Amino acid sequence: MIPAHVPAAVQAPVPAVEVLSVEKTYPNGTQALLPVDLRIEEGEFVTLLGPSGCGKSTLLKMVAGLLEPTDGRLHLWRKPVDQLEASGKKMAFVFQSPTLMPWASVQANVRLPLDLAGMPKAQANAQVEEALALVGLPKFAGDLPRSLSGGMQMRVSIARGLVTQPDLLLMDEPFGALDEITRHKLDAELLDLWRKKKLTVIFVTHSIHEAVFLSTRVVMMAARPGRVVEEFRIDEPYPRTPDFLVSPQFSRHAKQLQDSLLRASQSTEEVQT
Ligand SMILES: Nc1ncnc2c1ncn2[C@@H]1O[C@H](COP(=O)(O)OP(=O)(O)OP(=O)(O)O)[C@@H](O)[C@H]1O
Repeated sequence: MIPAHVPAAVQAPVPAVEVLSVEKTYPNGTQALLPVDLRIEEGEFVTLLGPSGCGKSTLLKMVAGLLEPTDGRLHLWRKPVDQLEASGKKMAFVFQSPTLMPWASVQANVRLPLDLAGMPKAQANAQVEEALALVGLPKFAGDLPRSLSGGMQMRVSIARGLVTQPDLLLMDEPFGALDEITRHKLDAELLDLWRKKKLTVIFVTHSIHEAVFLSTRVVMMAARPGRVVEEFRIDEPYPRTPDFLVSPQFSRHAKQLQDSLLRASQSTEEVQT
């Protein structure tokens, strides 16, 4: 307990996310996650990396409140996940596939979370316009999703995430299905958004390069059962330009992560045998 006379400025900051001994066993008996502890400060860009089946999506869905932990506690801005509203904060989840309504315009797709929240249409449309401008699609509001490329559809999905003006953005391999050039472009755009909107981001990927390029911190996980095995700070300045991708610092971080991923994969195999 911090004494009342200590000024607010020197009190510890409130963490955006606290994962406290959270574990998950699915009803079929699969032990997806051993107890995980993780603290994420406001404004961090944290990436979950690890071999297939190590529980990255399971952990992300529990942070989102889409899945119940078997044990442990999850706090967002010091409130239980289902009471996030009480802290005045908001979260959004972006899935790997854009999951757009094919019959509805881009504008209607992006407006969906606001319609569901009962926001008046004029106010909602203004927020949609702002979100589409943020992802570089202001001219496509009236188009149907099928007339857009895969990268543009993903931008629409991100706009739908941003339209509620979230503080916490959870992204489950959002660019995994895109070609490499589009992926690099969207990675760079995402970093711009993160900085401009002062977001806290948790990002799941299989890509070491994406993890180094984007993150302030990388959390390495291993599988069967899923667990956190190592953490790495990527202490490199932003903005991270394409030059960063070919710098010695980038290679050093990538090598560290590659070695760690190898260790994580080997420990997975050892547990299996
Ligand atoms: N609904 C479910 N019921 C039973 N087991 C599940 C369920 N969802 C996931 N699992 C299992 O839990 C473990 C963790 O899965 P999860 O999808 O979280 O891993 P992941 O690291 O995100 O994998 P990937 O990188 O392949 O997407 C895996 O063994 C998976 O088969």
